[in-house]
Amino acid sequence: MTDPLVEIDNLGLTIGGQPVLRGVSLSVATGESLGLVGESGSGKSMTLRCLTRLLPPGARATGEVRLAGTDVLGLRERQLRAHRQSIGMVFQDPRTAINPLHTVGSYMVERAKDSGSGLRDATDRALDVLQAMGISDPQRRMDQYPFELSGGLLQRVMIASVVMEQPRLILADEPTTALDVTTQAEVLRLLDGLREKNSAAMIFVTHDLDLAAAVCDRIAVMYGGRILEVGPATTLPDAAVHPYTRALLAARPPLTHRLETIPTVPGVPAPAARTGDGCPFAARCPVALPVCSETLPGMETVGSSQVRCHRASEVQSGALDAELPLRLELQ
Ligand SMILES: Nc1ncnc2c1ncn2[C@@H]1O[C@H](COP(=O)(O)OP(=O)(O)OP(=O)(O)O)[C@@H](O)[C@H]1O
Repeated sequence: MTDPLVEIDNLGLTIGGQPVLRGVSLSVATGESLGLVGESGSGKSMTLRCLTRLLPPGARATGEVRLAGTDVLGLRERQLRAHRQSIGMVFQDPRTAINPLHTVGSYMVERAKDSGSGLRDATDRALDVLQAMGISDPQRRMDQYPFELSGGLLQRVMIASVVMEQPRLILADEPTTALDVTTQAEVLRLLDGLREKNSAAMIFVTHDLDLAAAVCDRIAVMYGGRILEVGPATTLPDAAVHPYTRALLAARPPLTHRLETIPTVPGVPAPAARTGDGCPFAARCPVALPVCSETLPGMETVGSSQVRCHRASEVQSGALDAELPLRLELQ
């Protein structure tokens, strides 16, 4: 990999003394997009928050987090504002991130001015970037208030305002979950296009492995506060090795059949606070060995993935395909 922009090494996080992240290591290259995938509570959002140091009260992070070489966990309070300004953040619900009392235009122009533009230049840049986000008649939209825009349109405005500041890193936390499926794909395509044009890196948090595969270069799969597998988006959906990744893939609803119930990964997600030194997925894993609840092996390269699993080479050989199908088995 060329030129890592983000380097996370052995990151641990506790909140009120309870473990939330354990030994998270990840890197993202300049211009690369990484999908961070996992069930609710697995620690995806907290991993992003460690990059911005926007952590809840009582949080304590250990390990290393670097952005372009800067030691993020070591930054002093007064250095944090400049650090956060170099990161663009897109959240799930755009209405929580924009002041409802100001027009879209004044919000956009203020943000452009924050990054050093004069009023005239800021207005021109806002209009350009709104157009690039597929918003027709941007001048009319600039004069409107947030409540006058649909959720999809407002999320495009938010993404436009983030891209306008030309951050080197974009953190997108389920940016399209609140939108309908066709709008989701369109908004993500535009976000990724603008990201690529600006050579920015992105970490895209989602529950949806297929969506991550469609948008990102690589995918990291998280469970119980740990990264269990990382692989290229082009190969992971067909060559996943970790039993948890396989369970996520097998729980995808098929396009060709109507089902009575929505498929799920059997069992209940394990929060990091309740898993010990073993594999956090061991209690739900159909091929777990006794050793799996005791120790989690380090990352090793198996096929096209990097994976932490005692049974990785057997999975890769196909010996466990019956227990770990990649697709839902339909009768
Ligand atoms: N403010 C908080 N105080 C204490 N614990 C928290 C707080 N926010 C999150 N946690 C805990 O941290 C763990 C990881 O949460 P996180 O929000 O990172 O998960 P996630 O994978 O992003 O889930 P989701 O997809 O539901 O957003 C959870 O077990 C949660 O209970």
